[in-house]
Amino acid sequence: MLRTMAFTSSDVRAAERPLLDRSVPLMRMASRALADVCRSVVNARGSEVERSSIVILAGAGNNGGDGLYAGSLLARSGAGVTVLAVGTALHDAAARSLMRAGGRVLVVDPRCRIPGFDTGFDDAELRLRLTASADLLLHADVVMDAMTGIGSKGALTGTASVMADLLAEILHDGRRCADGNDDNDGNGEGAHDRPTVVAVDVPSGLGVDSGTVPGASITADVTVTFGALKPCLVVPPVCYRRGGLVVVDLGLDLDPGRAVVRRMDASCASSRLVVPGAGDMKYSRGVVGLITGSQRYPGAGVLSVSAAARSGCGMVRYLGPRRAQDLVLQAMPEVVVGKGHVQAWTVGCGVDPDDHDDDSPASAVGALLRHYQTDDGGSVSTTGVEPMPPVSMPPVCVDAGALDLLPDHVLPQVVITPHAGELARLLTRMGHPRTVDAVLDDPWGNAVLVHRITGATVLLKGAMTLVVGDDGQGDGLHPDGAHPDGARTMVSGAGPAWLSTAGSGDVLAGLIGSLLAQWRASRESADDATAEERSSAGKDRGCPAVTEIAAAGAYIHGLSGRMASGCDVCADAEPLIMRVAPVGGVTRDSSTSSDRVPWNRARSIGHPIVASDLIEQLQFVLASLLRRHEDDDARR
Ligand SMILES: NC(=O)C1=CN([C@@H]2O[C@H](COP(=O)(O)OP(=O)(O)OC[C@H]3O[C@@H](n4cnc5c(N)ncnc54)[C@H](O)[C@@H]3O)[C@@H](O)[C@H]2O)[C@@H](O)CC1
Ligand SMILES: Nc1ncnc2c1ncn2[C@@H]1O[C@H](COP(=O)(O)OP(=O)(O)O)[C@@H](O)[C@H]1O
Ligand SMILES: [K+]
Repeated sequence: MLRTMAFTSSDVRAAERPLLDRSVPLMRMASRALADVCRSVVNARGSEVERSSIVILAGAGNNGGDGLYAGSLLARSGAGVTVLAVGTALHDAAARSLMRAGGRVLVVDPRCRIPGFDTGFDDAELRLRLTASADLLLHADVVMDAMTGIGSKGALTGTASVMADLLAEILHDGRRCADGNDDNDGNGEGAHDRPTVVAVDVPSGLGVDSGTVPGASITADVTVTFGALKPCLVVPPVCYRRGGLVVVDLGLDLDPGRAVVRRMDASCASSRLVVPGAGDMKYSRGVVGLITGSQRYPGAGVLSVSAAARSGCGMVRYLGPRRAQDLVLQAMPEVVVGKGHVQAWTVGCGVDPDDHDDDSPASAVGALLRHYQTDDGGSVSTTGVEPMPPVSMPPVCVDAGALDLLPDHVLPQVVITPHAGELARLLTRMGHPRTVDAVLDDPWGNAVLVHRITGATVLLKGAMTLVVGDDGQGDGLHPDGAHPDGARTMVSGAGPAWLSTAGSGDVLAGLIGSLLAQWRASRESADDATAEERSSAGKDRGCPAVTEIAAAGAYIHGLSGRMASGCDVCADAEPLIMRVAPVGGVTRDSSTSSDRVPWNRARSIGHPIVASDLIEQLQFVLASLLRRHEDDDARR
């Protein structure tokens, strides 16, 4: 759970409460783990703690307290520790502990009130202190960001905001003077000419529960978070600013059912793969139908079909236009051209939505999607098409050109796969005007909005791909509480930036259609209850499985990109789990080898790929995930 599930600040606070009531020293525990990370970071920079310089940006709250106690431990280990007090006070006991250990304090906020310190200084003195701060930051080995944590309110203000800007400038210039190149990974050659930034709990100045960046904020190389992941650490754009992740297990009792976001990982993706048995035949393994490609873009047909065929289904049916059919058959002679029963669809890749000819792919897609149209209450609309029981409609992955043909409200087994530009266009068409930048500023909020107004499962593509779907529980999971229907959010950031290449989205859409078909087929054969019975029991109203399968598709796609490009720099890497007891040492999860810890991670930049390369890798990625089934069998 600590590796994958993110909880809102209020849930984390509520879970801390019973421990604090029992006087469990959470802050001291958190700071021990934090100090341990800082020591490792110093060592990874090729230095020793005794010779290191640690600068702590400390706010007035408990986040500052964590930093000060960690600073106290580091000072006791011989590090030179300086605290820049950026708030109106310092955590009293922690500040005293730091000073007893030999740490120094420089007050940078004139409003700061700390007994024994000169405050209320004038602007000239403030400028001097800011210059001194800049010098300290520039020459530090580690800058610990302990300004604000889960108590953060909006964009940073006052001295905290000035410090965030100052640090950003120093990091930028430090990189430039290091080797003349931008080096953003915090570990590569030349990166050590600038400090390593370790964020305490969350990088300061960010929307903790929304993942947005309201203003001045910190970008970290490593974030050490306490008790549990917070939404901002896994949701874009903030997740691109938190660096490597460490989760410190404080023994909080959190209910997994209240997690607002879940990271897709190998174990979850593997659990969504279907292994055929002796009794299976091609139809029971899942048939996926594709209406993709066009006279103009036949390649999108080839890519989506090839990806679907390579992703484990029993059969692929292709219903694209003539020119694309020939190319599809050339690439994949296994494909069956023409209509027939399917357990899932993929539609829209390379389809021109403005091609209104009767036999155009757009007309076929439009007609198909009308079967999924519902009123807001979830009943299938009967206007113009034969009604079908909602539950018997096969899932459909709606990509690219088909997004323009999406009805206003649809069943939850409709998975739409827009990138930010397509999501902005969809929202604008639906009466919620958005620019692409507005979507990129708040991808999660906008994906939730589209899910809420359309009912569709929304997969928003990006370096960190978000999937928002109906969880069928009615829990209202997004922190703004704006969607009473209940939504489940999953994220996958397994792929490198090389993945953003023409046709990559077509591969993803074909892959998701194939996974959906396999799930649907396995369910049809496995369940003894009839579809109608399940529907009336309400179990199928939400489609948690559809959300997970779509996210598994994004994960498999990402891993294929990683294997094809040889690049392992991606938006999301497995967090390191640290355990810390009320008394005693800090232990690291033994399953994380020392070369995989966030500050040691070897980075391979890899090389460019084309979308077809992803298709070749699919079988190897699936093989590695399926091996987990064998391991599970062996354990049983
Ligand atoms: N509650 C607990 O038991 C534990 C809390 N811990 C730490 O406590 C933190 C939460 O502490 P707090 O509730 O005191 O809150 P924070 O320390 O996160 O933030 C409150 C402080 O930040 C200032 N602040 C808030 N928004 C600001 C803004 N936009 N610009 C400038 N200053 C701003 C406030 O004036 C206040 O001084 C966690 O993030 C974690 O680091 C850990 O020690 C683990 C245990
Ligand atoms: N910076 C990035 N890092 C990792 N993956 C990315 C990045 N940018 C885009 N992607 C992924 O690349 C794919 C691009 O898909 P899409 O935009 O639909 O391309 P196309 O329309 O050309 O097929 C998506 O899966 C997306 O998540
Ligand atoms: K912080």
